[in-house]
Amino acid sequence: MAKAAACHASFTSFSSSFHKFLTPRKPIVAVGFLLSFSPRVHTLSSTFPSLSIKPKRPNNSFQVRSVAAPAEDVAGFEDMVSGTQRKYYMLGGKGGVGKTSCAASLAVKFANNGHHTLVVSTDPAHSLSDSFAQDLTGGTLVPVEGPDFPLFALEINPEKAREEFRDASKNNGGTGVKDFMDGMGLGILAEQLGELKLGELLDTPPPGLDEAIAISKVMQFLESPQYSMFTRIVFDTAPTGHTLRLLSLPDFLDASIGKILKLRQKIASATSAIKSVFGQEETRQNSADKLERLRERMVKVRDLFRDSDSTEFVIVTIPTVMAVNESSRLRASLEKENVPVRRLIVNQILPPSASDCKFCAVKRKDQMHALDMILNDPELSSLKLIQAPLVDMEIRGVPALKFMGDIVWK
Ligand SMILES: Nc1ncnc2c1ncn2[C@@H]1O[C@H](COP(=O)(O)OP(=O)(O)OP(=O)(O)O)[C@@H](O)[C@H]1O
Repeated sequence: MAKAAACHASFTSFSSSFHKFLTPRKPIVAVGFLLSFSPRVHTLSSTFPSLSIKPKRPNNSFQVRSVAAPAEDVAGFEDMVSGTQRKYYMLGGKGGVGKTSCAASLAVKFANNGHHTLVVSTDPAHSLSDSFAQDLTGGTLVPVEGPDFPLFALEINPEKAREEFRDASKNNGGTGVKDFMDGMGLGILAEQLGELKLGELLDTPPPGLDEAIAISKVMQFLESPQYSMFTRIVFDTAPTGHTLRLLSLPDFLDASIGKILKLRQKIASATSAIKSVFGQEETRQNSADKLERLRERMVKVRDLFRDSDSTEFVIVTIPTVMAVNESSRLRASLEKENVPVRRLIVNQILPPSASDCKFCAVKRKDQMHALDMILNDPELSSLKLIQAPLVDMEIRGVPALKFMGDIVWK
């Protein structure tokens, strides 16, 4: 009791001392934004009591009344679900904002609406298994139990992807070849290798490569007739920084692989005699082909990201100044790269409440400021805003994801 009082006292002094700096000077437009929500109450724990590990509390005080979107078509889900041609949805944003929960709930909703759906994690720190509360690890397509229609999940192993690039590159002019050339006393060519700094480049693969390879692997899967039934593919991507690097990656790889292959040709002609002794020609040819295939796949990934008929990047954010600023930068970069973006999910919005909880009031005001920023942000204000409430417990398992999907994807 004493502890609680102390906590309250310190919170009060924090909020009163600092809130004047945090409160926006101009009127908060976002009030209207919040009030436009339906007053309907959504409580995950009361919908699925079996999921709940609720502490015993009087008067249901633990429950958060969510601010669910109105019944009308807010996210434009009708548009997302219609048609049987294959569509890709990539969900991305700042770390921890709820990308996985939103991606998994969208995948469940697609599957429950009759689409054969695949949800893929390209985030090196996978959390699909945690989100679905099922073991989906292993780098292969794993069926998800629960939805009405087939839903498969795939978590790509980033380490393997990195190895693939390193092996292919090394055999084509990276440090392995340099050592070999040095050993053979072919100083001039070895020097050229040094100037190009290829060894350095190839031993530390460029950031974003894991994700690019992960996406290209999915595309490989999907090219085979065996997987032609998938009509919706949802990607849970890595946090913003990775996504941005991924977008510039194909050009970077195009240039560096081009250099490697050129150099390989030079080395091949200079060392043909040695090669015939050591019998390395076949290995080199194989890895050159492998590298060339990798380059082609990266170009396909680049094209997929920019194909507005089949692909959409959905930005997920939360109503905080930092997350909104990062989302704005992400949207600007995506726009620059011609990646289609139409929707912005603002996740974890606190519901209005009749109680006089001071913490909630301050927090809500803070969120309104962030929502106001979105409405006035030149990059974000034109997007379709999807509001996702903060629900009263962690979203885990298909029933909880269905619950979230029914609120968010309308
Ligand atoms: N609307 C919500 N209400 C309540 N909890 C939520 C909500 N959205 C997400 N969460 C919870 O927040 C945590 C982080 O969510 P999630 O894993 O989806 O985020 P993420 O952006 O994918 O994270 P990372 O960047 O680490 O991959 C999880 O415990 C999830 O259950």
